[in-house]
Amino acid sequence: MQASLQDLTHEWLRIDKNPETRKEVERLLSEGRTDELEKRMRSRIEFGTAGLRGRMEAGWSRMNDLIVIQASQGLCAYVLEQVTDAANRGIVIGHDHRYNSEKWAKLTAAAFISKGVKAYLLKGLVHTPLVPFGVKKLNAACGVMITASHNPKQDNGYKVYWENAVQIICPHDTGIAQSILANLEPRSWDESVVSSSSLCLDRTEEMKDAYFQTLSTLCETRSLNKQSTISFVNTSMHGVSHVFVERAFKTFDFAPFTAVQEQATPDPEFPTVKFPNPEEKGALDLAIATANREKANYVLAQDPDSDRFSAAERRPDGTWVTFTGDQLGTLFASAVLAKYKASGKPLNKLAMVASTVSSKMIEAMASTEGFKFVECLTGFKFIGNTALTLVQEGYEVPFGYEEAIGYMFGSEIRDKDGVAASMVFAELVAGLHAIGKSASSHLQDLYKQYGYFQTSNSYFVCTDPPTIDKIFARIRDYDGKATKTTPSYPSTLAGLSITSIRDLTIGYDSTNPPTFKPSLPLSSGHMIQFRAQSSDGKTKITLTTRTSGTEPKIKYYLEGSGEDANAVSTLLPKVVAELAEAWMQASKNGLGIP
Ligand SMILES: O=P([O-])(O)O[C@H]1O[C@H](COP(=O)(O)O)[C@@H](O)[C@H](O)[C@H]1O
Ligand SMILES: [Mg+2]
Repeated sequence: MQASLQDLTHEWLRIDKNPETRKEVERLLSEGRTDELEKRMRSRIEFGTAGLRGRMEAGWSRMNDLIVIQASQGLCAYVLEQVTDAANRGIVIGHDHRYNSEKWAKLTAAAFISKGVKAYLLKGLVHTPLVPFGVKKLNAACGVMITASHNPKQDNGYKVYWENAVQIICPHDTGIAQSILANLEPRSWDESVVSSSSLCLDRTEEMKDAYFQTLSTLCETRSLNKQSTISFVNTSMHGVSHVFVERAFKTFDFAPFTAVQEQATPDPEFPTVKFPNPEEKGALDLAIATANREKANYVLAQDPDSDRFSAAERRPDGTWVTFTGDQLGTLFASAVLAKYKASGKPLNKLAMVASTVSSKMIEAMASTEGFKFVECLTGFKFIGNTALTLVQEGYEVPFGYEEAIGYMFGSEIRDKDGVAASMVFAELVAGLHAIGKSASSHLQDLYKQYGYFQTSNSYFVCTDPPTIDKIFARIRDYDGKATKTTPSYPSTLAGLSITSIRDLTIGYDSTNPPTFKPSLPLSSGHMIQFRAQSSDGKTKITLTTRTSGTEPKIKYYLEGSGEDANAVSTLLPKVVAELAEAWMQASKNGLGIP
């Protein structure tokens, strides 16, 4: 039976000890704001693409002290039950600069300490990759990073790493969720225990030194870097990366970059950007203005917790091109491939991983060159775990990426790393310029070699889950002829015929009769991929649309390929227009368009 809103709210007030969140709930109650209470109290926040993530406010579906304490208690109990020698191996905890981040890192540590588990609490602000790095280095039982990455300033989050130093996936996410429900009564609200308990250990400086030591193994052309006259501007988007990238530049023997001063200091208000996400339109404006002033060649950017990376290049005419996540992925893949080839190792032992919503160019590269390419569901948790599986099968996996500007290098961190990506990119362009090329011109060469691929990814904002469900239900029954067992999707798109459909929500793949079962696992939200082609078969597109697991968005990922780059470029906007108006009915459904 469903609990009443009154019960859900009373239970909150029974156990919440934070005066501010209590006050919020009391106010909503006294003002009779039932709708708002329903939104906040009805469902419990769940593990999404990247752990728990949501708005910082009172409620079971939000991020607050109580949710962090309960999540930590559940995680702790689960880890003690599942992981050998967990109490002694301990947990690694890090946090970014957002409001509440430090407090929640301490509350997480307190929950583990109260059960006799060691807590390696990283001191000060750290970038997300340092947590998985620490879990591996210290052979910890698990890790937690308190961050909401690039989300708006009102949000925060809780990312969980398993003993394999990769973000949790099934069955551990559901196991932890159950364990949370079995450990709801808060044990400790006192975060000061982190300064008094002998179970709370500080190995921060040692971990940072070891991290930079590992990073330096990615450095290939130290003497060339030293002489390079290429100049960089770097922005940390008000996040934590500035000091890490500064040290990384020294590690790679590059001359210092010019920082975007207004964005270099960690600031939870993110005052100069609408969204602190280097992917968003306009996010690099200030960096490009700085680069124009400095006459710099490239702009480098990390997202606030510094696991994502973006870059822009100054064209000879002074205008700027910002690379897409897929273009950077292609550039990195080619650099990693070149290094691997130079090592003389057999190409059939090389593997790379990308999410299924990323460009298929890396797949084309793999089939031309003879290395293995594997795709997986969206989210670095899947990329990291897929890489580990491939390693067990005997492959080397020196690179993995996703279009959402996430890149993983080497074998020590099975997660994306914006600092490592910045350095591999800087070294790549230093090398290219030394032979009279640039990142853009190199990309053109790669298109000639492997085929032309162009992406056009974006999203629709929708804060009403029932509307999202309605939109996807309509796409699954586009002509009203669907039956209980057979969906009926659109058959054309922008004049192209749809050739295959893979729906990872209901588990349908048109290319796999007679079971029509997809080879990838089901996705937790909505996710449908369409492939379509022109009547002459010369231009092809792949369009995936899915619900975000971190933000209230319906995302889409569109890629066109073919010999005629112009035909591809003119086709993509038409597809986007039909997707928006006919499929999503964006105006009718009140969807926000960036
Ligand atoms: O936000 P980050 O940088 O931690 O990144 C996280 O969220 C991204 C967006 O996920 P979604 O499309 O479900 O919103 C994922 O691509 C990424 O793998 C995940 O680690
Ligand atoms: Mg991030």
